Amino acid sequence: RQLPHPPGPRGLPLVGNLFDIPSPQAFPWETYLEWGRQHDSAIIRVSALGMNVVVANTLEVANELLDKRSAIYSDRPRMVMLCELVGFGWGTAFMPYGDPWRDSRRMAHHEFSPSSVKRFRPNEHKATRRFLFNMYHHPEKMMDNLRHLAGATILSIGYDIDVKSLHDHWIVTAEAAADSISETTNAGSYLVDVVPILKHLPVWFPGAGFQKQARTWRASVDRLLNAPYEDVQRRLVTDEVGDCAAKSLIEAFGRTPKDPAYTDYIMRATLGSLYVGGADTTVSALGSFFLAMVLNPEIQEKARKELDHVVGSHRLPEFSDEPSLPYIDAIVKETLRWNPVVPLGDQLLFPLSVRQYVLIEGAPDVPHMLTEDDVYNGYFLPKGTLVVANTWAILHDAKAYPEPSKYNPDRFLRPDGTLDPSVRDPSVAAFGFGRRICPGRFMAVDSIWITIASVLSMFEIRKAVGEDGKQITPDGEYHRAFLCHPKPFPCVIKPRSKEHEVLLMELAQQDA
Ligand code: HEM
Repeated sequence: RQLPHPPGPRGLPLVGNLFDIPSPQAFPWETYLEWGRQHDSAIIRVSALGMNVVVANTLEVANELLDKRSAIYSDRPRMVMLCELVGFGWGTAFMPYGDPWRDSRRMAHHEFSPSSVKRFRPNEHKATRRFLFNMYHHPEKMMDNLRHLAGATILSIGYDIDVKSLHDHWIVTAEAAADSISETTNAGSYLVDVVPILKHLPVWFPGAGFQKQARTWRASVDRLLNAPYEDVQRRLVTDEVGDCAAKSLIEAFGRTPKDPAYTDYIMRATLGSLYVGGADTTVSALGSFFLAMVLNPEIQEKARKELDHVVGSHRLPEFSDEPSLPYIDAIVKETLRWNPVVPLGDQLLFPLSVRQYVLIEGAPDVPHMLTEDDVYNGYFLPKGTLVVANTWAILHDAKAYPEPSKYNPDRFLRPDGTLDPSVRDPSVAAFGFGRRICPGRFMAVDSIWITIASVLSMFEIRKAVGEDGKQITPDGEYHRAFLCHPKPFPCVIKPRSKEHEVLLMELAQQDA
C-alpha cells in the first residue's frame, strides 16, 4: 500500500479523473495509449469517485495480469440494473468469479473446445448457404442478412432450431433479449447501480421508473433463457433433436446430477449465453469484412484467384479446402485485427461497469475485476480495481503490424503465399484474456471463415455509384457503443457471373 499507483492523468480532488475520461465516440483507446506514451508506461490508471481503473496498453501487460495472474483477475463488477433487475445475471459473461461461472465455462468447453466444435461445421455451412441466397435477393439488407446468419447459426448449434425467414419467431425472441442489453447499457447510468439498495423500491414509487423499464426487458430476457431450452426438452421426449449443444449437455451433465435444479439452471444459462455473446460480435466482424472489401477491390481479386484455383466455380468452398486457402485465412485474421469488435477490454458486455460508479457516459468499458491487492512492476493495484485490456492498441501495435491502419492481409503471409506463423495472430487479444477468454472463439473463427470464403467465391462487392455518376467511397465510420459496428455504407453486391448466379439458384432449391 506504500507503493505508488500506476501513472495517469492528474485528477481533481474528490472526483478524480471524472472529466478526463473520454467518450466511446472519441476513440478512448487512442487516448489511453497516448497517456501511456506521455507517462512512458505500458500501464496507466484513471480513478473517478474512488473507483480505480487500470488500462493495459500492451500484450505483455495484459497477458501478465489477465492471463498469468488470472486466479485473482477474473471477477466481474456488480451490475444491479442489468443483472439483478433486468435479469441477465445468468449470462456467463456477467457471472461473478465463482462456482456457477466455473460450471458454465466447463459446459461451454464441453461443446466449443477446438475438437468438439468441428462437428458444428455442417450447421455453419447451411446457415452460410441461406445467407448467400438472402444476399442474392436482398443485397441492400446486408446487415439484416448478417444478423440472420449469426442468429440462425447459433440457434441451430445451440438447440437444433432451424431458422428460416428473417422474421422467424426464434430470432425475434433472441434479438429482443439482446436488444434489452444494448438498451440497458445505452440508456446511460442508473442510480440503482450506484446505490443498490434502491432496487427494493416498489414500481409505483416516485422516481422508480427504472423498475418498470426493467420489468419490460426482463420478460424478453427470461424468454431467451427458457423458451428454446424448453422446446428442446419437449422434442427430446419424442427423440426429435439432432446433434446440438443442448442435447449433448443434457446427455453429459443432466442424466444423474447431484443437484438437478442447479444443473438445469447452469445448462439453460450456458446455452442462453451463446446468443448474447456470439450474435452481435460475429455481425460486427463480418460487417467490417464487407467494408474492407468495398475499400479494397484488389484484395477481392487476389482472394478470387486463390478460390477459383482451389474451388473452381461449380461448387462452394468447404472446410476441407482451408489448408489450400491461406489468403482467406489471412483475410479472416486481418478482419479481426483491423477494426476489433471489442476494442477496449470487454466493451462487449459492460459499458455500464465503470459508469455505474462514475455516473458518466463513456467511461472505459470493462473489465476483469481484481479480487486481491496486487503489485505489478512496483505499482500497487488494490483489490476491486477494474482492469481493461486496450485491445485496439495491441492489435494496432506498429512493431507487430507495420502500417497498422492499413487493411492488408498480406502481412500474415510469407513471400511464397503460405501463412507466416511468426506474425502475431490477432486472436491473442481479439477474444479477451485469461480465464474469461471467449469460449466461442473457435466456432466464431470457423463461421467467419466459411462466410468470407463463400461470399468471395460467389459475389463481387463494389462501390456504389452516386447520381452524379461518381463512385461513392464509404467513410469507414463506426458506431461505437455496446460493440464497434461499421455504420451502414453504400455498396453493390452482385453474383460474379451468370454461372455463379445459377449456382446460387441451385443452392436455394437444395435447401427447399
Ligand atoms: C468475432 C466474434 C467474437 C468476438 C470478437 C468475441 C469476443 C469476446 C470477448 C473480447 C470476450 C470477453 C473476454 C474477457 O473477458 O477477457 C468474450 C466473452 C464471451 N464470448 Fe465471445 N466473441 C465472439 C464470438 C462469440 C461466440 C460465437 C460465442 C458463443 C457461441 C461467444 C461467447 C462468449 C461468452 C459466453 C463470453 C463470456 C465469457 C466469460 O465471461 O467467462 N463469443 N467474447
